[in-house]
Amino acid sequence: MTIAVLGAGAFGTALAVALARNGDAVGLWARDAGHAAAMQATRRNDRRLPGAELPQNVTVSAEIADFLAASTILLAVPMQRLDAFLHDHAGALDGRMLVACCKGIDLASGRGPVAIIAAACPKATPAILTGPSFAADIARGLPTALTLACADPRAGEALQAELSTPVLRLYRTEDTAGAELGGALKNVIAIAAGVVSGAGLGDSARAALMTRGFAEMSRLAFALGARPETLAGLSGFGDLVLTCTSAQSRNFRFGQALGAGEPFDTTTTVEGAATAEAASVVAGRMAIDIPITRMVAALVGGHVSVPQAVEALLSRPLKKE
Ligand SMILES: NC(=O)C1=CN([C@@H]2O[C@H](COP(=O)(O)OP(=O)(O)OC[C@H]3O[C@@H](n4cnc5c(N)ncnc54)[C@H](OP(=O)(O)O)[C@@H]3O)[C@@H](O)[C@H]2O)C=CC1
Ligand SMILES: O=C(CO)COP(=O)(O)O
Repeated sequence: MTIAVLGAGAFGTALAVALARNGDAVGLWARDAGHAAAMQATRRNDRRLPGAELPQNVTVSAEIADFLAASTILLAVPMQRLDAFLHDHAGALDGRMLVACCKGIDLASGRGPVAIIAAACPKATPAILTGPSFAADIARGLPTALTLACADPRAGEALQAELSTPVLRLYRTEDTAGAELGGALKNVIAIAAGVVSGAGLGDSARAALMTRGFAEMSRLAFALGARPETLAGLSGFGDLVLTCTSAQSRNFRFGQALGAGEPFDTTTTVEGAATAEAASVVAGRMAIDIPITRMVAALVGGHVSVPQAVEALLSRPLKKE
């Protein structure tokens, strides 16, 4: 086995399916032994990715020890769980090629996935796989392009070759900060775009929101060392467009429910919610203005109503674009 995917949510499962179609033997770790056994037996993940069939060369287990022969390990656990997960398993994971497949900023530390990996597993080679893709599309074998970011160029080239498939095209960069910040911050703007949609403010308002959202994503990301071309690429602009315009996105749907004053299933993974708060703290320390993100954090925290948030954004001083 050369590849293991740790985390059998929608995305981890979809990646395991796609990589197995390349002919590789792929390991898929689920934290719940009963869930792992059911997937191994039924060749399906009805809990997280209904409708996708696991190829025979995917082995599912709840024992990380079963996958330690893998040379490349994909980490597909939610962002706010990554730090604890790595600390629990650092003995097994340090020194390996670890590819984060999550999007967000850790609320406790203000770090992105690559820095979280580097701190927990200092001998590992960290990378991140991110960009515009819905798990269901990847599992169906629809064409998809993602960004693979790794600071070590040789490791990045090897990962690009190993993790690309005929329909899953990876573009390479060494700019890990740009890749992870684009993926993290676009989820926040997608919540805001959902609010605009749910509150019935119109498509013109959504286009304005996405554009000003991209401006503030870029402002914060550049201050944190990201490169402009990465923000303009798949992991930034590309994923912003996808997530702000599709009802397949959980962040967008969560925002729609907020905007319409409707309930939303609290067990759904909505990475932008915690990241709005984490990004607001980071930007506040650096005196960087990210008004949409701060408003999303205030809305999610229940500190403002939707009409108050809209009024606050519309009454900001007029300025140069
Ligand atoms: N879904 C998508 O289309 C895409 C998702 N992503 C990113 O992938 C990451 C994972 O999302 P996704 O797979 O969709 O999430 P899901 O909601 O589908 O699944 C979450 C997964 O995380 C597991 N999990 C929850 N808590 C812990 C924990 N404490 N330790 C270890 N595992 C835990 C869950 O296990 P259990 O089932 O037992 O609860 C489940 O396997 C996110 O950062 C997301 O932004 C990126 C691109 C596309
Ligand atoms: O990151 C994604 C698309 O690239 C998935 O979006 P959601 O997490 O909002 O569903």
